[in-house]
Amino acid sequence: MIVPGNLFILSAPSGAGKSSLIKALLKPESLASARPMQVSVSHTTRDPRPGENNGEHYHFVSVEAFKAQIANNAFYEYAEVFGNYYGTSEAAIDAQLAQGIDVFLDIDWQGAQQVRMKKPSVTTIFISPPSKEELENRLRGRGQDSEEVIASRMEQAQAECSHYKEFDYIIVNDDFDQALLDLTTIVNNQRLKCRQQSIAQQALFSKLLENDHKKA
Ligand SMILES: Nc1nc2c(ncn2[C@@H]2O[C@H](COP(=O)(O)OP(=O)(O)O)[C@@H](O)[C@H]2O)c(=O)[nH]1
Ligand SMILES: Nc1ncnc2c1ncn2[C@@H]1O[C@H](COP(=O)(O)OP(=O)(O)O)[C@@H](O)[C@H]1O
Repeated sequence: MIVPGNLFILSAPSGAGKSSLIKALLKPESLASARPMQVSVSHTTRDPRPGENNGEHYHFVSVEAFKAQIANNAFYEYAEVFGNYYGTSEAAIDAQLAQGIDVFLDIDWQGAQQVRMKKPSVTTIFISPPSKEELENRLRGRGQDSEEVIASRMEQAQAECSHYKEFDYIIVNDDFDQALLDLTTIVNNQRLKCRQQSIAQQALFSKLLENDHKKA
């Protein structure tokens, strides 16, 4: 029997480092690589950035196509972020979890609220930058957004951060290696919890005790 995968959410203000952390977590040499893992590829109506590929970083779609998917109830969750739509395909997530794959959703706080309602067992993680100044440095250092976009993201960062208490875990991404270790520990801890539950469900201990009784 396949044990279903675990679902994780990572939320953060834009530029805090969540894509970098997920990428490092999914590397074959990562300390979390004992189980298959995938990051969910969202649908978005925003334009691709240089170097972003359709189907790999996002499924880039028109507003009309996105709205048609909303009408078809195709999204596990969706939200409007920075004036664009973003959403997670329900069918894709369900298929991955059913195959025993751990799935990571890189979504905003609005999406996290929707997923929590549907799947209370989800593990939610908030990635915080060490400071406002450092967040701005990282957004600028990434070199992919205009000054106007950076200003709007800094404004939105405040709103995103105000929801940090809704998350199971908070990681401050100051030293990258420490943040990655924290993330890896959370992921492996959740897997251990699931294994413990399945041991309890199979009532292994009561079977062992039964045998002891028979011997006595
Ligand atoms: N609710 C929701 N948010 C998403 C989804 N995909 C991405 N986001 C969020 O949208 C925001 C902007 O993402 P993006 O345009 O890639 O910018 P970046 O976070 O600066 O790289 C981030 O907070 C993402 O976590 C999704 O499927 N659903
Ligand atoms: N701990 C860190 N220290 C310094 N720079 C970092 C750290 N984590 C990420 N970065 C850099 O910050 C920028 C934004 O990171 P990214 O992963 O794209 O953020 P997000 O996905 O949250 O928008 C990238 O240039 C990345 O290399």
